[in-house]
Amino acid sequence: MSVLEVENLSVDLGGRPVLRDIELRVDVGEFVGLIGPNGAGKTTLLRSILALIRAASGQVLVEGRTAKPGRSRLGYVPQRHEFAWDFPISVENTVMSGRAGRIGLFRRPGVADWRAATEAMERVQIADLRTRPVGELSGGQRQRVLVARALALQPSILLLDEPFTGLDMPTQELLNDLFYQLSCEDKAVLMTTHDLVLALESCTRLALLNGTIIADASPGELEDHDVWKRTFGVGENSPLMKILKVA
Ligand SMILES: Nc1ncnc2c1ncn2[C@@H]1O[C@H](COP(=O)(O)OP(=O)(O)OP(=O)(O)O)[C@@H](O)[C@H]1O
Repeated sequence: MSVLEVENLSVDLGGRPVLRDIELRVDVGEFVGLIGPNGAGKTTLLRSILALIRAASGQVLVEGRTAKPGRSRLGYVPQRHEFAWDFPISVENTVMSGRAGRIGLFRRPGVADWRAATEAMERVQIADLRTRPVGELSGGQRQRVLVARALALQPSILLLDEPFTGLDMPTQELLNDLFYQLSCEDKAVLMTTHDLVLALESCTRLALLNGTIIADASPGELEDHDVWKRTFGVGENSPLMKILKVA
C-alpha cells in the first residue's frame, strides 16, 4: 500500500521553478533515499509533502488523503540547525511536542501520549536525558531528540532531512538501523542524505533528484552511470563514479 503519493508536483520559490513534475510513491516497508546535489530541491520536496509549502500544481496524498500540516501522520526530522535549541524546554517536552497535532490545542498530554513519548525516547536511547534542557545537549544527542520527537507521533511515514550530518559512526549506525527497522514495521521512511555509501547500502530504493526525478529504482538497478552524472552534473572521472564502481 502506498503511504505517500506525490503526483505531478511542481513548486516555485521566489518566482523560480524549484521542482517540476515530481512523481513519487512510497509504500509501507520501503526505506527510500532522496539523493541529489546541493540545491536540487530535496528539502523543498520534504516541506511540500508536509504541506508547509504551497505547490504551483500537483498534489500530495498521505494514506490516500490530502496532506495537512499537523494532521497527517507524517513524522518529520528537520536538519538539526533548523530547530530552536536555545528555547528553555526539556528533552521529554520537546519529544512530546511531536504529538501536538494529535493532542490538540489547550489539552494536556494523557497516559497514551506519555507512553508514546517514552517509547520514542527509549528507541533512540535518550530516556536517561528526559529532564535535561535540550540546549545542554551535544549534536548527536540533539539528533536523537529530533528523531524521538518525530516517532512520538507514531507516524505512518518518517521524513528525514540529512539525519546523519555531523554524527559519529556509532550514532549513525544506531539511527540507520532504527530507520531500517521502522521500515520493516508497517512504516515507510523517506530520507535525504549526501552519504551515498550509506544510502547505497541501506536504502531499499533511491530517487535521484535534481529539480525533477531523474531516476527511481533499487540501488542494484541504478547501474547506469549516466543517470548519476545527469543528477550531479559530473563526469566519468568524478570521485562519485569511483564510489559507484566500488559499490
Ligand atoms: N525560501 C526560498 N526562496 C527562494 N528560493 C529558495 C527558498 N528556499 C530554497 N530556495 C531555493 O530552492 C532551491 C532548492 O533548495 P533546497 O533547500 O530544497 O535544496 P536541497 O536539495 O535541500 O539542497 P542541500 O543539499 O544544499 O540541502 C535552491 O536553489 C534554493 O536556493
